[in-house]
Amino acid sequence: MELTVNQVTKTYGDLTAVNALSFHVSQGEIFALLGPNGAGKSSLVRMLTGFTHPDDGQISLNLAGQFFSHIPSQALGYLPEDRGLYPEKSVLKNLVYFARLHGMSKADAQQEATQWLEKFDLSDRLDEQLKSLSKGNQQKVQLISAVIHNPKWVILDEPFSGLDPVNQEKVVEFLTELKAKGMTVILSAHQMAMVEKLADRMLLMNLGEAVFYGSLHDIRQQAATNAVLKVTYDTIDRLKIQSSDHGLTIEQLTEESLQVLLQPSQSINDVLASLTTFGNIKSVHSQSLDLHQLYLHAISKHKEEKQQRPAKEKQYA
Ligand SMILES: Nc1ncnc2c1ncn2[C@@H]1O[C@H](COP(=O)(O)OP(=O)(O)OP(=O)(O)O)[C@@H](O)[C@H]1O
Repeated sequence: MELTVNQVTKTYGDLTAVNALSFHVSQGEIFALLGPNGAGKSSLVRMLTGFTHPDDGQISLNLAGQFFSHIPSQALGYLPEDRGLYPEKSVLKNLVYFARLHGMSKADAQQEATQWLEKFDLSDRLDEQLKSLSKGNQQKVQLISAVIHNPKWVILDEPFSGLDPVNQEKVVEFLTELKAKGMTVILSAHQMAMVEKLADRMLLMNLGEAVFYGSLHDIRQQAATNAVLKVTYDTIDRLKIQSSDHGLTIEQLTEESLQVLLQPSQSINDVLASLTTFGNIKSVHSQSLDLHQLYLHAISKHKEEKQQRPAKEKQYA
């Protein structure tokens, strides 16, 4: 069972929100959709759920030998961007209502709801009106409502939004549990530290295009920069840095320290040889870029590349 997105494009009038995008999601994985505001994530998700359709390209899902052009509602649990529970109803009634919409019996729905609420430390709140819960606790009820019917596929738009660090960790546990139950999870999120912990693979989008795609390991390989060297000196010969053709990408230059971005293709010995010409080195410390840093570098590089392309692509002007 695999979801394949092949050269999918979505336009709104003159604007291309998703531009010839291709990727796949394998059964049982946690797949993260990343990207800045306006990157096209929600437009993509709306096509995956069948709410809208591609203008070009194909989406194909193989469910037990049957092929679909989106994830069919009977196999899907969906936490949309605009949440839709009933604030006046009790926590339990909300959950039972959503479960019954997906065809569960009342007894099964109550049992499933009670189990999930226990996991989220909300057992003692089930008869309270939803609106009396804190925002974070309401968010947990929202998450339960998306998966209470045990769907095979789950799409969660911003599951961490509005949650404090403790509750973000609870959501990490929740998602890990969904995976253990055999569900395939697609989530869109802006919290890179959470994504780094959770996602088996990810797709970073910018301006409707794929910027990087794969596991964190794959992405480190694809990245133009994947580590940073922090170097301290007695004193730096700045003139030497400015005048020599060292080929290094230097940032955060001070009187006594600098940082160099390392590219996978660069030999560390060559880099160190260049660095020794700038002064007497006191210490060198190397650090892999985390997902947050990889994301920032990749987006800024993609923006530069996009600006340098021919002006025929005016869709984001
Ligand atoms: N229904 C629509 N009609 C016209 N333009 C739209 C529509 N929906 C989205 N867009 C535009 O398409 C582009 C992609 O938007 P989209 O909501 O898919 O991005 P996103 O990555 O989900 O952003 P965010 O992280 O802010 O939710 C944006 O420029 C947006 O203004």
